[in-house]
Amino acid sequence: MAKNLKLDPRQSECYLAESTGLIRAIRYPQICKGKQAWGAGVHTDGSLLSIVCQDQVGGLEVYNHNKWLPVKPIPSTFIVNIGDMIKAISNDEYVSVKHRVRVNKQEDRISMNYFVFPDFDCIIQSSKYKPFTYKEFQAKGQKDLETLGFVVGIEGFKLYK
Ligand SMILES: O=C(O)CCC(=O)C(=O)O
Ligand SMILES: [Fe+2]
Repeated sequence: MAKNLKLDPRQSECYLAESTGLIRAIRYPQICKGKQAWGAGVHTDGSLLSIVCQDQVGGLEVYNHNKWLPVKPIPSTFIVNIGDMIKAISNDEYVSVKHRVRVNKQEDRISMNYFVFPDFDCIIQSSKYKPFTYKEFQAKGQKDLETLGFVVGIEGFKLYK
């Protein structure tokens, strides 16, 4: 990906930090029949990339060509989702994937998620977005949540709308 985007080694090192990575294990408890709930509502990840390892239960759905597609669990297989940071770095060439998680009615679901971020102080340069650091992006998301009740995300940094 870095090669495709013609990033120089210094840029890729700062964009693809190892020190800021985060692993999150999530358990989605089953819900009773007749009840409707989402394990995770529609969102894109603020990461560079997110690597998902899901169990056999399933429930993850991605939005593609105006349709929600279930991501079928395949044993020993990871799912790599493109995050908002790659979208910005690639000047929208790569698009962060909208996804959500449906809750299962028969059993709990467990997923392990590894989020890759840029260095928090690394300046993201893009022709489509104003320069920002991941630290600023994260702070803006937090502020959006407190003031608006939802996260605007990368579109809030867009240069021309
Ligand atoms: O549990 C999953 O499959 C995905 C979780 C997710 O989208 C997230 O934590 O951002
Ligand atoms: Fe996600």
